[in-house]
Amino acid sequence: MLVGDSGVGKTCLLVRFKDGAFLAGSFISTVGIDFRNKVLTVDGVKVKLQIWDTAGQERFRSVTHAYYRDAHALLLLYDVTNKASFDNIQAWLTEIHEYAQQDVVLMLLGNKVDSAQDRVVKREDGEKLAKEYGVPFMETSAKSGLNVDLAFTAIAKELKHRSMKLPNEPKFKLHDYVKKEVRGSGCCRS
Ligand SMILES: Nc1nc2c(ncn2[C@@H]2O[C@H](COP(=O)(O)OP(=O)(O)OP(=O)(O)O)[C@@H](O)[C@H]2O)c(=O)[nH]1
Repeated sequence: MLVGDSGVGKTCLLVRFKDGAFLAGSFISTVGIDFRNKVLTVDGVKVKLQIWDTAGQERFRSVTHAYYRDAHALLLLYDVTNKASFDNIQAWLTEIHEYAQQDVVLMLLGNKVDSAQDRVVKREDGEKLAKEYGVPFMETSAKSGLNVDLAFTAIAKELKHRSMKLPNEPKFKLHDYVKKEVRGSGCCRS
């Protein structure tokens, strides 16, 4: 499930991952909740991800709360060009704590890093916050595609690992896996 303030790029991130495209042009806010499926092959095993895209707008909050309970993983996004969306991360974490399963897989993503000139949230600030909460962190761009596949693949790997629990399989470490992240603005492959 994708969560975070309105406009941080949740729908665009999902469309980039699903269709490999960027939704340029006018911004159409998600109403309530929507979902898309994508099948990935992870270490030779097919994993079907059902990805729920939530509305970031406050007025839909009661709708989205109902979906947290069934979520196996949450991608929590902020927009590196929007300080308020970063400042609201703590409130989102409180909400997640209240409504999601205790063992939900959680990842923090700072999106829109292609807009280097408009950046107001430093990479180090994202890293610091993620470390404070023990959450894996990456910077992404739905516009350029930077780290988008990596973020979803990391989630798929973790979920596959948890659901199969093969006795001889080495433990999958999400924190280590996200170190494959490509750093930089990644501008612009749309
Ligand atoms: N430069 C840049 N713009 C982006 C990126 N991702 C999204 N956008 C733009 O940000 C705006 C909002 O994107 P959405 O994906 O609709 O945002 P959302 O988080 O789904 O918003 P809600 O549905 O209201 O919760 C759109 O105008 C996008 O084109 C990105 O990685 N880089």
